[in-house]
Amino acid sequence: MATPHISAEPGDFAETVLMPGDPLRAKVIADHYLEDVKTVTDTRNMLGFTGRYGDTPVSVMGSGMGIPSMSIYAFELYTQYNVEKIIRVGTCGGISPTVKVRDIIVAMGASTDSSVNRTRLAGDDFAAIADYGLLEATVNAARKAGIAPQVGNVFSSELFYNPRANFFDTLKAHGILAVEMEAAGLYGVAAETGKRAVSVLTVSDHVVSGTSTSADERQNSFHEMMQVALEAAANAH
Ligand SMILES: O=P(O)(O)O[C@H]1O[C@H](CO)[C@@H](O)[C@H]1O
Ligand SMILES: O=c1cc[nH]c(=O)[nH]1
Repeated sequence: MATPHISAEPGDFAETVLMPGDPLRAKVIADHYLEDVKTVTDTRNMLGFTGRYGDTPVSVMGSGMGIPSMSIYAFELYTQYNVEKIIRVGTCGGISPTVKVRDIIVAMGASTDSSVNRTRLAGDDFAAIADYGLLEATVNAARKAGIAPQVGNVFSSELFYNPRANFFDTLKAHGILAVEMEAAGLYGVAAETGKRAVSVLTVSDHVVSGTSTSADERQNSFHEMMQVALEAAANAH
């Protein structure tokens, strides 16, 4: 029962799927943390794996970049593969002065310039929010690991290279912690399908202060976030 974008069979995915934008980060997570791993999909090289994290079955699959790509994969996972929970494990650009490179952010809400959620609500505003139980499990997992996560509002941007004048100043003035490109879409799909989602993000660069990390680090070195997400997957009810 493959979908147009996922070549897996029914039952191939666990109830919880971790989703980084980068399919190679999905492979890093599977290689480092899962046992009895099998590759369940590789259509378009959007790699997906299922294995065990301790006693907990967990899948991990790339979402691609941007709300349209994430929305396709999340919708198919929720509606065709009985996936109940998606934990996005992404990178983001810090905006708030309270946020530093390598900090972990849990996106309680996600503002956006995308129209996808307004389309769902026929033009009305939609508060794109995380599932509370997953948010709590994620924050608890971080604190248990000695990490103080920043919890708040992020901005899911349609454009990585945004030409809007004073874009980051406006977001900063509204208490937005960081910018990324998928959370508001994921939360909209979860709401539409009656499923659950949260986004855990590592600050890969700071768009105001200009500090950054390399592409290699973005792919391989965000292990704190990966462990927090896996512990949340194991402990969320
Ligand atoms: O590292 P990922 O999860 O891809 O997330 C961020 O990185 C990409 C842009 O470089 C966008 O997808 C953005 O949301
Ligand atoms: O979307 C993103 C991700 C990381 N850093 C950014 O500036 N934007």
